[in-house]
Amino acid sequence: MTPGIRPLIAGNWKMNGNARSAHELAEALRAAGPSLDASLLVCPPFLHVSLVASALLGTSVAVGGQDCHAKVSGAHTGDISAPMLRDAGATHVILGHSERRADHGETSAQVMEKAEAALAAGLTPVICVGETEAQRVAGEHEAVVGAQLEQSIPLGFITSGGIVAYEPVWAIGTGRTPTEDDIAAMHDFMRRELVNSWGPTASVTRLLYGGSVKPSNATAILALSNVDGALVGGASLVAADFLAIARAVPQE
Ligand SMILES: O=C[C@H](O)COP(=O)(O)O
Repeated sequence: MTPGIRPLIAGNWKMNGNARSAHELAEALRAAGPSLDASLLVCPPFLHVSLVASALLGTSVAVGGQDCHAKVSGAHTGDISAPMLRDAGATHVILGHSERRADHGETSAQVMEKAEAALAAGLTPVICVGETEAQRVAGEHEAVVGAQLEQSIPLGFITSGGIVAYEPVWAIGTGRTPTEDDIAAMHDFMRRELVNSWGPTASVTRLLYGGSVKPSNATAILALSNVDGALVGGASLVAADFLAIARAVPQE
C-alpha cells in the first residue's frame, strides 16, 4: 500500500447475477462498510446499477458501471452514456477492462475518450491496463502497460482522483497470479511512469491490482508496495469473500 492512500476494494460483477442476487449482495455489504479500513466499490451489470445504488444509498459503499460510451447521447444502440450511469446512482466506471478490449476491440484511444466522458459526467474512471501472457513471456509487460497508460489516460484524470487497475490478462479468472515481486515491480513501474508524466499529484493516484484476488492471497498482495487496493472479479460475487478481502487490507 501507499502511505496516505485509503485502500479501495472494488468488485466487478461482470455479466453475472439477476435482480434478486444483486439486491442480496448489496444488502450483505450494507452493514459492513463502516467497520472496514478500506473503501468499497461494486460494479454490477448496467441493468442492476440503479437497484444496487438504491440498496446502498446512505452507506459508504460506492457503485460503478463496467463501461460507458464516449458520447453523451444519440444513436448508439445498446450503449450507455456516462451521464446515464451518474443518473442511475453510479459514482465510478470501469474502463478499458481487457474483456472489453478483447470482446469489443476497444483501443486505448477509445478508452481515453470514454474516460473524458466519464470525468465530464462527474464519474471517477477506473482505467484497466495489463499484458497478455505472451507479452509477459516476451518481457514486453512494462512496454505494453507503459503504452496503455500513456494512451488511455486523459488530461484531468489524475487531478480528479482517477484510479488505475493493473490486471495481467492471464491472471483474470484463472487462479494464477504473478509473483509478489512481479506485482510490486509493475506497481512501482506504474507509479514512476505516472509521476513522470503527470507530476507529484500522481504519487497519490490509487493503483489497484486485479487478477485472481481471493481471501487466501489478499493479505500478501495488499501489503505490497504501491498496491492501493484490488479489483476483484469472481470473489466479489460472494459477500463473505469480498469482505474477507477488504479485511485483509493492512492497518496503516
Ligand atoms: O475486473 C476484475 C478482474 O477481471 C479480475 O477477475 P478475477 O478476480 O475473477 O480474476
